[in-house]
Amino acid sequence: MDIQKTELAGVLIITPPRFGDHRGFFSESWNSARAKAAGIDTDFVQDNHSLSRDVGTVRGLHFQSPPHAQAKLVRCGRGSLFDVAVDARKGSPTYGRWVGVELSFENGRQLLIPAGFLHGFVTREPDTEIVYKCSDYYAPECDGAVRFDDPTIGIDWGVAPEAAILSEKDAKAQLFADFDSPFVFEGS
Ligand SMILES: Cc1cn([C@H]2C[C@H](O)[C@@H](COP(=O)(O)OP(=O)(O)O[C@H]3O[C@H](C)C(=O)[C@H](O)[C@H]3O)O2)c(=O)[nH]c1=O
Repeated sequence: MDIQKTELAGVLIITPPRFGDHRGFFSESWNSARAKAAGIDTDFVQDNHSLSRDVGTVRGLHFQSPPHAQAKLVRCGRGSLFDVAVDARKGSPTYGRWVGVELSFENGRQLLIPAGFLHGFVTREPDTEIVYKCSDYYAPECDGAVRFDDPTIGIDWGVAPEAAILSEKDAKAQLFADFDSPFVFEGS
């Protein structure tokens, strides 16, 4: 399993090996023992799967506040997408900074996003499917969103904001400047 660090501590690009043959390939998309041996000690309890029909669909920037904050392990099951994590931990030296990674069925990459980060993505192909593991259960009362095109975060999505396909919730999400983050940096 290849693990690459990003500019945000704790946000990792994980690429499991694929075993190809004349039929196609096999890959262990998650193995907790191998992850623990690599220093990734996150227990996941819920798997999510969403389909976005059109190119330029944006979902995010989302979070669940404590006590149901979620770490996520994200991958692309079909098509391709640009996946983004934003550090939302008060006191973090990288507070408000973002990283983005192209995830696709072809590249098999996964993005590990710790709790305390906002998450969002934009699709690059039609009928793109995202599948991701979460370290806590869905808690709608803790669900929140920040504008994907927030000017202080400044994510380069590769799509004009006015052309983005959004949910009603995301279209009226709060600005980062107005966001009173529930997350606190704990020194790692
Ligand atoms: C997240 C979630 C949603 N739902 C229900 C609630 C709604 O009736 C429906 C669609 O929910 P929503 O519009 O919040 O889905 P997304 O816009 O894809 O949100 C997700 O996308 C971003 C990128 C994320 O990282 C989060 O997992 C999540 O916020 O699924 C559930 O039943 N369980 C769940 O865990």
